[in-house]
Amino acid sequence: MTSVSRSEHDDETPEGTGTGVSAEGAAPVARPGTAAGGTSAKQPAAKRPAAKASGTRTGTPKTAAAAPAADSPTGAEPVDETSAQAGTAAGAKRVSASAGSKSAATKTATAKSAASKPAASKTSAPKTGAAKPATPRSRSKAETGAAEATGAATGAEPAAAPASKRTPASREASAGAASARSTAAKSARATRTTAKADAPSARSRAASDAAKKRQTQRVAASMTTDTTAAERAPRKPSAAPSPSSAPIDEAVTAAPAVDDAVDETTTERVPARQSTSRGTSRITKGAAAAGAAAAASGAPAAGAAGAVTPPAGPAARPAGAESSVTASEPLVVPTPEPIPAPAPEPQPTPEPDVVPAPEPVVVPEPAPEPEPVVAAAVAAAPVVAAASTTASPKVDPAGSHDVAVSVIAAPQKSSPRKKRTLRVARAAPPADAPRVLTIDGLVKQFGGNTAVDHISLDVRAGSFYGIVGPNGAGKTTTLSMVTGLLRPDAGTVRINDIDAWADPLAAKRATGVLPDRLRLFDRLTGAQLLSYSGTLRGLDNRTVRERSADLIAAFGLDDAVDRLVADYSAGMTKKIALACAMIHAPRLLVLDEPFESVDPVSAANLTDILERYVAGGGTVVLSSHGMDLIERVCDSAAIIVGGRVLASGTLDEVRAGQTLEDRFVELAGGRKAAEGMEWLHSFSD
Ligand SMILES: Nc1ncnc2c1ncn2[C@@H]1O[C@H](COP(=O)(O)OP(=O)(O)OP(=O)(O)O)[C@@H](O)[C@H]1O
Repeated sequence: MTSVSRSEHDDETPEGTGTGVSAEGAAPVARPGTAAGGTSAKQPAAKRPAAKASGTRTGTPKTAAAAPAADSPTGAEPVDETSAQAGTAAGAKRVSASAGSKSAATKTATAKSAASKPAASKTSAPKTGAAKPATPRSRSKAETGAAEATGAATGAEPAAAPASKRTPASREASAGAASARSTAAKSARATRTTAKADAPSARSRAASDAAKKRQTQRVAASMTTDTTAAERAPRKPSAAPSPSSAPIDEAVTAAPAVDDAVDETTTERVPARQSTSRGTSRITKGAAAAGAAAAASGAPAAGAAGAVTPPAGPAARPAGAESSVTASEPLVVPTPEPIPAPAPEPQPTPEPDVVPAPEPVVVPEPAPEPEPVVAAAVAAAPVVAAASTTASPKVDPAGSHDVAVSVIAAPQKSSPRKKRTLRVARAAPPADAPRVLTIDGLVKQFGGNTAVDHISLDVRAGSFYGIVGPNGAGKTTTLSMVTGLLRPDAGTVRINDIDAWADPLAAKRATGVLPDRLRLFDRLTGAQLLSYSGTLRGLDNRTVRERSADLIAAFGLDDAVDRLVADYSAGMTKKIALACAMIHAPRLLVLDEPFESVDPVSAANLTDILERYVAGGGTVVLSSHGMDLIERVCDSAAIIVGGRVLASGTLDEVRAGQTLEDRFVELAGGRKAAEGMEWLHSFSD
């Protein structure tokens, strides 16, 4: 009875209409074999001997229901109530999701009430697809939109016959109402009929208003869930086949109105709803609408297929599993549709509707059911769907995921463009910082060539000072006079306030030197040279060993430390020479082109070592042709041209708003165009 009442309500309610539609859907299910509609149902059916199986798949997530049906002797009819019910609930949800899915199962569900079982079985039968007994409806559908499913139709027809047989039985049952089954059948019929009648409207609605669908689905979803649970229990118990065929026939008869493929789809969906409950029916509507749209699009076949796929899982699922099923449904439904696209269906247009509608609705359902994980997945699904929808409405839910992914990947940030700036590597020492090196009026002449012409510089403690200048500018000559290697003609050099030429030993004790044109004792190994340098600086053996080990590691000379320096490469020679210059921890390091011949990695390491040295209070004075290097590591600089200092001070002062290179070129006389060398283009060959 209860079932009946429900069915009635459904019928009455517009939703009921949808239900009726579902009934039709059942038919399609039966067709499953057909390409389209049955899609899921059909395919399975074809594969499986018993339509049931197909019914199960039918989108009917209810799977469970479907499964039972298969078991049932009747084949199509036999569908167990349980299965039917299960299918119903689940189906309803799924229907919504899959829409096109042969809600046949759903219909079965209609039987919900335990009593109705018989009816349910009948209903299921049709669904079962394989049996497709329900076929009558399916036929009608088949005729309509089924045209496509023609192939399926073929298979469906046979099934239809049995349906007709049932019809009478159902009538009897209704009339007598003696058996619960009959009652159920009636209810089912009524539901279907109403559903059919309403189906069209539902479709139209769905197509027109996606928003409504969603809302409806949500509501239905909540209701469905409850209903489904209740229904499931009763259904499973009884699998008794009944002459439900009669009711089916009736339903079919009423249903005939629906012809469009869309209608079919809707119908299929509807059934599921009816079986489920009002809420379900509502849901179904939304889903159905979506599904219908899909079906209409011609996707039905594909949709069916997709629907089928999901059902497989459901069959095994317990009642509680519905939620999970539902969740999966939405995803499944859409997926198949796109694939089936190839089907000769009339309207591909509907697809867009399908995509949006189902997923959102589904989302809420998962929550109540047992599978939280699924729910989560579902929850995520909507988002994806949205993304997909945005990207392309036609894309299936499944595809939507991909789309979503692509969307996610889409965001791109414009890579910051590397811009050369006049930044200063470090702040210059304060003006009141002690002067570690003071050069005053140095002059050096080589014959009639004045290599250094009254150069004066002040280098404060903690400074990283760079000297730049063109070739022959006098850099090396100047540094040689600073370190005691070359006696100046005039001027003075004070290191740490010590006159380098008046007290060379004291000055050299505080100075580390990396001279140009190295003259090393290259018949020693690297280790021996370091030991010699340390000892020469007055260090004890232990200190020499310890510092040597550190320096060797720092400069990456581990593998060369036991080889003769004469066999070192230019870069290695620079490194070992620099290590020797630092081993006594001088207060001032004077380095003449320390990075010359040094590879980038070694240069970086060397720079790091020197920066740490300066950070610790040391002072570095170096010459280099690397403008970039000077700008990167130095805080102060001097530009020497022709033996004279043309600019000195902090880096900013020297650059005067330009890059160091530009400033250097400017002071050095600018760039000269290579003119008068046309011969260079004549080429020797
Ligand atoms: N021993 C020397 N005898 C004669 N002239 C010399 C001697 N050493 C340097 N000079 C000359 O002094 C001038 C400055 O030479 P210096 O080596 O100091 O220039 P530089 O700035 O170091 O050049 P580069 O960048 O090419 O090393 C040059 O004209 C050079 O020919």
